[in-house]
Formats: sequence, structure tokens, C-alpha cells
Amino acid sequence: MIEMRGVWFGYGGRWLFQDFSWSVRRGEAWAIIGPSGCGKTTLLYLLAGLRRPQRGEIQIDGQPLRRPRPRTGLILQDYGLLPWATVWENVALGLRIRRFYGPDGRHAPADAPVGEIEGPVNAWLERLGLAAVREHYPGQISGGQRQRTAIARALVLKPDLLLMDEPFASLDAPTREDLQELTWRLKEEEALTLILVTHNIEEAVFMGQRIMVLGQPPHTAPVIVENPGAGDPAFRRTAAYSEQVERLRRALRAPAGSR
Ligand SMILES: Nc1ncnc2c1ncn2[C@@H]1O[C@H](COP(=O)(O)OP(=O)(O)OP(=O)(O)O)[C@@H](O)[C@H]1O
Repeated sequence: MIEMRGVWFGYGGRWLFQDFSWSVRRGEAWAIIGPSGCGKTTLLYLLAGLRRPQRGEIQIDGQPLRRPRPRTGLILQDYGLLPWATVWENVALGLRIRRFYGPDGRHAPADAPVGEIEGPVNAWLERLGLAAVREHYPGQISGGQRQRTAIARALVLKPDLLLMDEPFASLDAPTREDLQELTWRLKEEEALTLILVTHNIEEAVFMGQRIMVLGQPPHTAPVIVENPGAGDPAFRRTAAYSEQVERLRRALRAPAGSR
């Protein structure tokens, strides 16, 4: 689904990615882990079409990526919710914008079919257990509910690719585990390709069928750890899970080149 070929990208003459290539197949769940400042968020922004490679190319489904695409959902650490809008309005936001601009991001022609908003928004609020707080503002609900609102807002737009940047970082451990499992269920049900950036080793091992380990930039060839047990709640209680956590910890400590 995603092909990065020979991508070079950096800020102010300092390369973060040098001749960097990576492939993601449709339906895969990836976790990207690495130290602060190594370029994880930048990699997501490149995949979202919010940054352009200085050299090389990114293709999604065989099409060169030149701008954000309608079927890519992006969920950020601080949820990006509008504080002055209710949960319902926050979830409806993307559909309203799409109705105004059209699915391709340009102004919709006057005779464009008006997509339904009410039904899908209510359905997602129900599905994510948010119906009771639909008239609340983000400041009046818990961190877990805010994160579920952000997930509902992304999924109501029917993405096929979901990019998540440290989505559960500020949540307590039980809420984080619930939302990790919910995200995996939704990934399966909605046939999503999932790419999740995290600092947290346990989260990477639960979420990523394949885990990209980034060291200090510039990054050339990504280190990839295969992790086929990801996504199964029972996996957390197995020896294989603990071994993967240990393997990842070692990979993160090892200097580049010796992994
Ligand atoms: N717009 C920008 N202009 C200049 N430098 C930037 C810009 N955005 C990020 N950087 C720098 O690029 C590097 C990578 O940043 P990025 O946010 O991608 O890292 P990260 O791995 O996501 O970090 P963290 O885990 O702390 O969020 C950092 O050194 C950062 O300071």
C-alpha cells in the first residue's frame, strides 16, 4: 500500500532520512519506536502528505503522494479536539468540512450530493461508548473519552490508512490497554492499515505486527522486528511477549549498525 523509495528529508540542512526506503502492505499494523527527536512524527507527517520528501518518492496504492489524501486518518497525541465544540460536533467536523470542500479537498460543486452526517456520527458515538457524553465539551470528559472522540472523528471519514502519533501517552495504564485493544478490533473490522508512533516498548509490542526501530538520525535502512502475536489480548500474558519486550529494549539500546 505504501512505498517510500529513496526518500531524503531533513530540516535546516540536517538530514533525518537519507535514501530511506520502506514498504507497508495493506492491512498491516506497524509500530514505530525510537528516542525523542529521532524523526518519528516527521515520518508520519511525510506519510500524511503534510511534508514532501526533498528527494525520492512516496507512493500510496501506486499513486505518488503529493498532498493529504482523503482516506488517510491522522490522530495526534493531544487529540486535536476543538475545546469549544461538543463531542458530537467534534466527531462531525471532518464530515462537515468534506461536505463543504468536497471529498478531494476542493470546493464541492453546488450540486454535489450532500453526504449524510447525523447517522454516521451517531453510529460512531454509540459504537465507541460516547453517546452519553455527546453534548459535553472536551474539557468535561476523561482523557480516555477524549481519545475515543478523536478515534470516532477519524473513523467516521472511512479511512483505509490510520496514522497515530503517541495516541495513548497521557492515559493511565488500564485505559491505555483498553484503547489499544479497541484500536486493534477497529483495525480488523474496518480493514485499516495502521501505523502507530510510540515511546512505549510494551505498546509497540502489543500494537505492531511489525515494529520499526529508529536510532539516532540520519536514518538509512530501517531496523524491523517481526512481531506476529500483536493485537491479541492474551499475547500480553505470554513468555513470547516478554521476550519481544526484552528484544526491543536491547535493539533500542544498541548503537546503529550493531542491531
Ligand atoms: N518544523 C521543524 N523545523 C525544524 N526542525 C524540526 C521541525 N520539526 C521537527 N524538527 C526537528 O526534527 C527532529 C525530529 O523531530 P520529530 O518531531 O519528527 O521527532 P520525534 O521522534 O517525533 O520526537 P518526539 O518523540 O520527541 O515527539 C527534532 O530534532 C526536531 O527538533
